[in-house]
Amino acid sequence: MIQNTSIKNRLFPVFLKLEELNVLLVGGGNVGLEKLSAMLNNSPEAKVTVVGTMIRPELREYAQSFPQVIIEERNFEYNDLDNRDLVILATDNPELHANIKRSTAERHILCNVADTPALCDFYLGSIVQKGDLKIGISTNGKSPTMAKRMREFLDDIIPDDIQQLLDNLREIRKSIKGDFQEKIRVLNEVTETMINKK
Ligand SMILES: C[C@@]1(CC(=O)O)C2=NC(=C\c3[nH]c(c(CCC(=O)O)c3CC(=O)O)Cc3[nH]c(c(CC(=O)O)c3CCC(=O)O)/C=C3\N/C(=C\2)[C@@H](CCC(=O)O)[C@]3(C)CC(=O)O)/[C@H]1CCC(=O)O
Ligand SMILES: NC(=O)c1ccc[n+]([C@@H]2O[C@H](COP(=O)([O-])OP(=O)(O)OC[C@H]3O[C@@H](n4cnc5c(N)ncnc54)[C@H](O)[C@@H]3O)[C@@H](O)[C@H]2O)c1
Repeated sequence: MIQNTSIKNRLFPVFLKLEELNVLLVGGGNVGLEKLSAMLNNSPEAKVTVVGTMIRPELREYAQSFPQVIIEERNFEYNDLDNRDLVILATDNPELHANIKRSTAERHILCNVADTPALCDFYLGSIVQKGDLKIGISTNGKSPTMAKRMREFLDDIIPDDIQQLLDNLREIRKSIKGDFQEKIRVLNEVTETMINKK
């Protein structure tokens, strides 16, 4: 059996197709805008409804480029949770967050409470994007600032023309004749020199 007792960061990373999901963001302030842009920078067609007693003009302006985003300037209501797949809470009311979290848990809706690890079912990560290549970074919640710095570091060292390489590999992959094992052998061979062996 695989020994995994030494695994420190036990979060399981996935890459979601947000445009296939129905997302609710509660809170239309600075943190709300941060979480909204985190989603839309990655998934510009994400179906997000923002509910906030007050919606900051900056958020409204930003959302204008994303016609599928719905903004409702009013108090949160529990039926806002109907038919949601994901919920992100970003208000300035911790008590409201705790209450909504209880409700999402009962309804099996995944919930992120911005900046409150104890209430989160999942964390947002720092994201490096170069064409089709996307790298998600987690510090296990230890230091979002370190995650941001890692993103900047990786963004710097990964060449901008990495997309060309991915496109070429895709072509090679399509052109290889033979069974699956043969495909793996050829693809490993052509990519071997990418890694500087120690
Ligand atoms: C990655 C990123 C994604 C995103 O949000 O898009 C993200 N936070 C980002 C930035 C950031 N957030 C904060 C600062 C101020 C400096 C600082 O406190 O360090 C900065 C830095 C900055 O803005 O420069 C404040 C903060 N954040 C959390 C706490 C509570 C705590 O730590 O206990 C507090 C203290 C609040 C307070 O003081 O009251 C918690 C979480 N923040 C997470 C994600 C999750 C863990 C990710 C991981 O594993 O690292 C987690 C657990 C839950 C979640 O929110 O999903 C994004 C970087 C995007 C980028 O630029 O690449
Ligand atoms: N701004 C930051 O970078 C930062 C950093 C660390 C911690 N925080 C904390 O995070 C929280 C949010 O910060 P912010 O700057 O986004 O605040 P903000 O005042 O800009 O936004 C809070 C939002 O929550 C909404 N809201 C409150 N009650 C609501 C309800 N019942 N229904 C619907 N919406 C409701 C408000 O209308 C507003 O849109 C604060 O508690 C703040 O102390 C913020």
